[in-house]
Amino acid sequence: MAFQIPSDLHPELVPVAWLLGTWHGNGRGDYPTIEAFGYEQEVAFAHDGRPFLHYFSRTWITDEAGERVRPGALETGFLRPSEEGRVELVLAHPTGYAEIWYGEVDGARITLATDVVARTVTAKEYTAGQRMYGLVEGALMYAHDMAAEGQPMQSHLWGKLERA
Ligand code: HEM
Repeated sequence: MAFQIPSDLHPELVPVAWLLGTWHGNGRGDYPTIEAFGYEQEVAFAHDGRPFLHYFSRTWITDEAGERVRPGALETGFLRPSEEGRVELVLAHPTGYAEIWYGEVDGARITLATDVVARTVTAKEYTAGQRMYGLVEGALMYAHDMAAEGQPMQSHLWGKLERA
């Protein structure tokens, strides 16, 4: 069934309504300081009538057969449309980061960059991120670059999610 905009959606969320719902899929990750890996992912974007989306993502590291090996990264936060075509994102991670992102919405595509990354004293050195989300033939595709552990901004993750 085609996705329909909920009747109680706040008007400010219409430009990002294509994110709404639960998504499931797989991704790959890499970085110069670690071994490449595969993961399974579940993502949910929800609304309650107010002008923000609640975002929740959880992952499982997978083996070569695609079987879950262990729980992976989790993150949760709030996507807040601001002025025309712009969004703010507040994100928290169990690995000790709290982030403020700003982004632009261009049709079914959002590009985001961190403004501020705060980290706890025991967290690894991660200092900045860039993300792109896009709807491509009904699938939610994304790429996530980061600067961490003394490395320049570069790819850490890319994934493809289908509506669950
Ligand atoms: C789909 C989500 C993600 C998955 C599956 C994932 C997976 C991994 C894996 C398997 C490693 C290797 C070492 C380890 O297990 O700790 C790693 C390292 C790392 N990841 Fe991620 N990650 C994800 C998202 C993120 C996000 C959102 C951030 C930043 C907020 C991040 C920052 C890092 C950092 C800083 C390292 C350490 C690199 C190093 O030790 O040199 N990751 N990630």
